[in-house]
Amino acid sequence: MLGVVHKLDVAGQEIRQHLTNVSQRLSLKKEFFPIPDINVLHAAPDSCIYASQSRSHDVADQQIEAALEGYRCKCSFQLVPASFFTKSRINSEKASLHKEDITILSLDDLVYSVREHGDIIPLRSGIFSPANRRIRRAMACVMECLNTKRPVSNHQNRWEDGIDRYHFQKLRKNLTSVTFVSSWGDGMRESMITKGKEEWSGDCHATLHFGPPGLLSTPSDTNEELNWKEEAQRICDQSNLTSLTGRSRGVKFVVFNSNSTEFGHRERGNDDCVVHDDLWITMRNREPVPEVFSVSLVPPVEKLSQVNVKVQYRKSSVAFQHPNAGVMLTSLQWILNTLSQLARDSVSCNSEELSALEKPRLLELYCGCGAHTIPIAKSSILSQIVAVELDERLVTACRNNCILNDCLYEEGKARSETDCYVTKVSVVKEDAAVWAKNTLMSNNKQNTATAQSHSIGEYFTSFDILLVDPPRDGLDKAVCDLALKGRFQHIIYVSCGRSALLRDLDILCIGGFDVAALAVIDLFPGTDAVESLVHLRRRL
Ligand SMILES: C[S@@+](CC[C@H](N)C(=O)[O-])C[C@H]1O[C@@H](n2cnc3c(N)ncnc32)[C@H](O)[C@@H]1O
Repeated sequence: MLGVVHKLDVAGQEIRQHLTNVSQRLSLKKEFFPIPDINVLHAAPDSCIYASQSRSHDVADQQIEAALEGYRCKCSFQLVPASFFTKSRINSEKASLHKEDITILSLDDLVYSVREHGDIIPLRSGIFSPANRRIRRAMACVMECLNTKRPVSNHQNRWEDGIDRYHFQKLRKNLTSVTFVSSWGDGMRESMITKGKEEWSGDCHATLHFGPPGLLSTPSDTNEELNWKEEAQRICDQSNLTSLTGRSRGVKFVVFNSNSTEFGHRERGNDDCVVHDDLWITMRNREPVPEVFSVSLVPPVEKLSQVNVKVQYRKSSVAFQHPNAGVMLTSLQWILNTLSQLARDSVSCNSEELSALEKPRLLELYCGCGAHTIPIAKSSILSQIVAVELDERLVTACRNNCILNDCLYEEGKARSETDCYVTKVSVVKEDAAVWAKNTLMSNNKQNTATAQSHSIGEYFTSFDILLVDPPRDGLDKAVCDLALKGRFQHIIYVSCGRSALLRDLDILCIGGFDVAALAVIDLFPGTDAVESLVHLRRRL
């Protein structure tokens, strides 16, 4: 396991070394290519993520809360009977139950387990420390429910033998694994605070997966369905889950917490459960271009010298969301400040106050649910954003988030006075590579008037800045082509895949961009995953 500082140093040096090699190749062509220092950034602290402090008197809860190193907003576990781990074929210590667990578990009790190099590893005391606080709490409650048994009347403190003794028998049948997805923060939405239920705030959706023969032993057995739902409802409520879904091949049931409602927890446009988050951007100097101080999931203290802008997210629980809230906040702050600096530079170049429409225009590829898009729009740094995403569920979420935050571009709709504080966003469902090819083709033909789709045309081709946050495999070649041949003066590249980033930097730097700034963050502590942030500027 690598130490954080060492790991980030190694990652940064690897990128710098790579750029040095590229620079040497370019120097043969007498092109000047300075290499920037590496900025090692840290994930935002818990105070930016959790609004509530621990008020629990429960020792187990306090222990869970004390281990605040957790960060993951999505975790999946196999649910394996304890008896599996007592079999003689288990030879490694890691793949055995911890001795404290052996003393308290019955053979049929379920154990959270993870797969590691082909082995099934039980979680000690059922705790997965990388999970965030919301998920760790839910995990403990769900497991307590699943393993609760009925006492036998004639042996007060002993359990009956056999599967039948468990409270949640219907739900345990064929159960193989579970996935938890939570909000980035603990939410603390106002309605919940007024009800005095801190522990309910922040969404946590759980999905139980069932192996063959599935969730219902007889398909469309309404009685069995009712029994299942009744048990699921009790677990959902007792575990403070927002929703509990059961899934097996071709069958899906969802129950919502009795204290919340389905309303607001289903995505408009599809059937997915929704994860809510609120985020605040703190800025100063709103005119002509704001400077960003911080981003936080906790409401900031109001100060006269600052402007606080609130962003609301509704994210699909089954599609991509950044898995580490602290890293997401730090990256977002870096992106906002970099964009703000670029916009301010362009103001000083023009030495006049910029009107909204003269601010830089941004093309964002791989926008997801709008995690970056919406804060950029709401901080009014730019004049226009076009955001492209392939996954239908995320396109829907991004559009809905634009509507929720009043920043969706609507063709033919005149800008209102308040619009000068919000950049309008067009959300397009398209493969980034196809988008890039079409745009280049349309440019080559120089015939934008004959453009056949919304994705082509002069309106979409004259962007100043390109923001990309691709999957680990990096950019498609067509996207690199567009980056080089388009009119972009700047590229902001957010990367979670280092080797693909190095490959793409090769192409972009050789093709005419310098690296102006470089930052790295520990993406998943305890692994070698790093999030890299790169600002490329077109060489003069
Ligand atoms: C690393 S995620 C970043 C998402 C977003 N920026 C965020 O922070 O939530 C990469 C995104 O690219 C999308 N994606 C993957 N392949 C794509 C493609 N060929 N064209 C467009 N989007 C794609 C994925 O669906 C995912 O939302």
